[in-house]
Amino acid sequence: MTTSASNAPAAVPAEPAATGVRQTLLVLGASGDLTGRLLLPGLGRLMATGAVPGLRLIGSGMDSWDDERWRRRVADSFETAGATGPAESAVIRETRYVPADVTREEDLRSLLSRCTGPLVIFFALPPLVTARSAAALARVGVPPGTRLMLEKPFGVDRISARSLNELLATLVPEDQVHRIDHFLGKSTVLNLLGLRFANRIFEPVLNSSHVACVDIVFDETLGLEGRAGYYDGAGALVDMVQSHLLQVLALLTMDPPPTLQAQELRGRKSQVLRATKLWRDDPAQASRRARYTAGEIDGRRLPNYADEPGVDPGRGTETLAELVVTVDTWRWAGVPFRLRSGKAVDAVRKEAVITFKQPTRVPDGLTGYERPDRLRIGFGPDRLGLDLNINGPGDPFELDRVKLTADFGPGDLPAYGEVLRGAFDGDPTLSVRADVAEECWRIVEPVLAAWKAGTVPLQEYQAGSAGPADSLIGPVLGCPR
Ligand SMILES: O=C1O[C@H](COP(=O)(O)O)[C@@H](O)[C@H](O)[C@H]1O
Repeated sequence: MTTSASNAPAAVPAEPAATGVRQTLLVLGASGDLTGRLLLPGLGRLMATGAVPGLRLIGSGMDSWDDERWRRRVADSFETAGATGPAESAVIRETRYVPADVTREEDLRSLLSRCTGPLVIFFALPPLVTARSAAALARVGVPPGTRLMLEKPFGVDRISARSLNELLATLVPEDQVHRIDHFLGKSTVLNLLGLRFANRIFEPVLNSSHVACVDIVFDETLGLEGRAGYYDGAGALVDMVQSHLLQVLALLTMDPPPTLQAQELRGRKSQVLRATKLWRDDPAQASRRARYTAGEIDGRRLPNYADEPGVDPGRGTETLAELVVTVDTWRWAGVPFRLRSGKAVDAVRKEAVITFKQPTRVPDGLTGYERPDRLRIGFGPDRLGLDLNINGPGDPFELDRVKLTADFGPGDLPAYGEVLRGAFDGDPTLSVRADVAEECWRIVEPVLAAWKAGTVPLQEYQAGSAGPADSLIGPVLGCPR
């Protein structure tokens, strides 16, 4: 096998799956939670579409599993995903598990010697292990054309993200690095592109002349779900806001790209993230954090977060984070964007809500005006909604509120399947570019520092409640309720 450990990797185009060449997916961290929960089901569904014919799969991890144990994991995940066709069965039959310490050069060398054909390496590892593994890999070198997939969080802060970017740049060209944000593979998130750029009616009003405020919310009824090992170190801000919700913000606020090619789309996203700042440049006014106490949701009893197995109560990890930012561009300056995500709240709420300004004048005689119109973009269930004021039934001069709603099913591929397809096709459009990964840390860093310094108190909310009282966005920020 030819490998390259030079400092300036040549841009070798990845072999797309369509050519029929058998690709290899090497999973580092194969015995971990992420591989079983998200990567393998996504892979199974992708395989079921026929997109990766003849895939060779190799799993590697610190656990001393044997092939049989690994095959069972792959088979179970594929079955859960409804991926039970001949191509998937062939993968299960042929796949191998190699116990290895992927931060050691000799282990990586031995792993690479088992890989044939175009190669995708998936780092399903915690950020610090990813960094050490990538450093070892940089010394070993990878075959030309290799694509690297890296899970979030990408680094643990801006400096570590930059070092990792610099390291990766010595291994493969930027277009072969797929920093994963699975929200970019969600059909409803991608629907922002069609909604904004394939209709005439929305784009002209998506700016500070017409929009009062925007809420991007991802609230879940799920609690920790046994993920303390990862989540207690991350918290809601890093787990959801620094990553996924900032990507949604970028897609919602970017200027129309001339094409959806990787360079154009990612360039547009980068522009708006560079212009994104904390509200009033003040982390204390622009952020809020809270964590759940014991409570009940849909008949399920949840313990106090601090008493969950594996949690370090002294760490003060938040399970709900709220951030208000502005996007200081001609189009958006002055509009508050609230990004919020909470676990163990009373109801699932996954949507971006655009609240428009009041009409310049509601004519005298038209009574009952209460609230401005709103556009709601649901991220699960997949839904679009418009809340409007109309002359409904009854008094013809009295306003009524009407909600127009369109529900549509999710895309055929789960988000992980979609981002994997990008890597197998050698198309980085849906992955996070190096500068964007650093920019997202730049935005949240002052908040993390303020929280560490205790400037923003850690509030509490009961599991199964709506979260802490009051919101950071409201009349104060010119955002009508
Ligand atoms: O990445 C993550 O996302 C999930 C929410 O995304 P979904 O696609 O499962 O709806 C979140 O629950 C998890 O904490 C976070 O790590």
